[in-house]
Amino acid sequence: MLHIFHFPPCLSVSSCWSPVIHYCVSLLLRWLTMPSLKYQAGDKVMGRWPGSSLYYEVKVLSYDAKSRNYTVIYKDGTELELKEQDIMNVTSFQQRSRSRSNSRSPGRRRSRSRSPARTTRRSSSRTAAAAAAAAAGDGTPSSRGDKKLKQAAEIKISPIQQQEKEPAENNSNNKHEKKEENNMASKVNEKLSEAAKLTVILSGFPQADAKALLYTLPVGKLSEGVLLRSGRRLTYRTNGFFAFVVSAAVVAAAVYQGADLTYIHSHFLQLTSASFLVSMLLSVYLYVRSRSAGPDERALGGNSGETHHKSAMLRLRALCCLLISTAPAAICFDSPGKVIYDFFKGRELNPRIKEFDLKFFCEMRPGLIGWCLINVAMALAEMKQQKLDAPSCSMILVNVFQLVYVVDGLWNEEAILTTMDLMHDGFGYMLAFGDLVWVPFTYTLQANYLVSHPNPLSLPVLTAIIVLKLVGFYIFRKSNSEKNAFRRNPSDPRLSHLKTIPTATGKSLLVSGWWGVVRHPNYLGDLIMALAWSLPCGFSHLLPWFYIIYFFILLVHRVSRDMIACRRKYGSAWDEYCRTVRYRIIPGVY
Ligand SMILES: NC(=O)C1=CN([C@@H]2O[C@H](COP(=O)(O)OP(=O)(O)OC[C@H]3O[C@@H](n4cnc5c(N)ncnc54)[C@H](OP(=O)(O)O)[C@@H]3O)[C@@H](O)[C@H]2O)C=CC1
Ligand SMILES: CC(C)CCC[C@@H](C)[C@H]1CC=C2C3=C(CC[C@@]21C)[C@@]1(C)CC[C@H](O)C(C)(C)[C@@H]1CC3
Repeated sequence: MLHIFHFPPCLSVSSCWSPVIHYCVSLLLRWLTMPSLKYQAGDKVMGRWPGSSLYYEVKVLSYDAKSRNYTVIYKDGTELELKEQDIMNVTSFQQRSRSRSNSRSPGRRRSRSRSPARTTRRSSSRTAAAAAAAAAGDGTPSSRGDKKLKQAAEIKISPIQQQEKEPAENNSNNKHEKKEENNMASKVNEKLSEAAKLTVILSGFPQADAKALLYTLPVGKLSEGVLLRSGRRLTYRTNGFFAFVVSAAVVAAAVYQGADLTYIHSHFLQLTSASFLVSMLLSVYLYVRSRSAGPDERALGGNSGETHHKSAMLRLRALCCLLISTAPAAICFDSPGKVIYDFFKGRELNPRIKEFDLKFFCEMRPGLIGWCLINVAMALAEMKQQKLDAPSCSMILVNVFQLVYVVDGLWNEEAILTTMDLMHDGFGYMLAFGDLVWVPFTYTLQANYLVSHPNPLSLPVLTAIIVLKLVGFYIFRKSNSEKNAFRRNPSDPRLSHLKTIPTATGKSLLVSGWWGVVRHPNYLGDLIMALAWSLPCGFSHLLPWFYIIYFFILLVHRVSRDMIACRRKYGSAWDEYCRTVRYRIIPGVY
């Protein structure tokens, strides 16, 4: 790098000084570009427990510049990786706790005694102990001792309410043990949601109903999302099916009035470009507003390089001030982050305009409903182009299969609240583009293809394709519902026969049932369905097979992303799950 520094003749120096100057400049450059570590190995700090708002005393072990994570260790040896934003030094933590409790009204103070922060220290060793207990298992969930289960349950109970009664004694019966765990987990959940509600009340967030568009009409259930890092839960108006029915009625009325839907087929590229523009504008808006989002509102990904860049920039700013000694230099630099990466990935986890949740809305409504609308338009275009009185069998299959998929998604809209996109991903260009452009305009490629490429099907082939679709749909729906029901209520009596692995976070992992067959049974079902969507188009062109190829790549990538996230979240309990359930998507193969 040093060769870029050429000294002008007026500053030329004798050759004996040159190495010294080069050395000094290289030191200076290194100082400017090295990431500044806020915490050093050996520091005692307060670390936020992943997925919660609880802080525990931990010791910093190391810093990984690549992932920008600190590895920290609890008092009894449990290690976790934390982001800088999830770490606080002990003094500022105490000051913050003090100033919070001082600024509260007496009524609030009383409530606060139930809040997590009060007992973080006391419970830190318990958390670690529970993690260690989970780690020390022999690999068979059913053989786990009651003590371990108790410890796992205590993790969340103790910080919330110190006086919580000990769970009743378990007997060694496996079924009973499972139920006991479920009950405890349910207590944990109850306490967590109590704490979350409390946090919502304390922090003054309005719980008012949503108001705008169909999504915000007070029709349909109000569902609670998962517990956020900020300690609160958001509510969502899950009336997707209602929105679908109303939209379908509007389209039907428009067609009845003479609207020509085949316009969609003949202006496909123009419509795609228009949607692309909308997704771009939306992403710019999302990025701009995300700059002012607080740390708790940001996704854990999508904030790349902030620490690194900020510290380098701060040093540069300091250097400028030092050299030029002018005030403007002190304010002219700001942390750029990796703008493109953050713009792409999305920084804000749940961007909302009042109660209107942009990510939830975009993921479930325009793309999915638009997908069906375009498919219907393609069926009409096929009839027009092929001069048919009714759509072909292949077109009907593709339309019905995908309609079932969309309607199922909207009917079970609540289940999306426990998917990766809603729980962990920021809302940025990738999802905005995916929801508004990718889904409606590429997921309809099979129907689009059939408009000008008829593919007649024999009865046995038709039957086989329908059976395949039903099998895929059954696996997809059952496995998604099983996980969703378990995450919402671990003590659901319908799930009491399932084995689980307790984790240090208080949540358990299903290890039998669908989630004991492969680690992503829902992906397996989804892939089988994707196959059934492409088969009606035959094998003469790659275009109708585009979806399944892309989808397989997407899911393999999601598997690895989820592995990393779950490994970080659940530590050794996740390793144990992976040892017990060896295959990811396809049993015995992958
Ligand atoms: N058609 C399309 O284009 C797409 C469809 N999909 C579909 O969307 C659905 C959701 O997918 P996605 O969000 O990627 O993944 P999942 O719904 O599988 O969610 C993964 C999460 O489930 C939880 N989990 C994992 N293993 C277990 C277990 N053994 N027991 C309990 N919980 C577990 C973990 O979260 P935690 O423990 O924190 O709860 C994990 O992060 C799938 O059916 C998928 O096929 C997805 C992408 C694209
Ligand atoms: C642009 C990129 C190449 C990829 C973008 C990915 C997105 C298109 C998908 C990410 C997760 C999705 C889900 C569905 C649609 C596709 C996207 C947005 C989903 C809403 C489809 C209907 C299902 O029933 C579902 C389970 C609700 C799906 C959830 C995930």
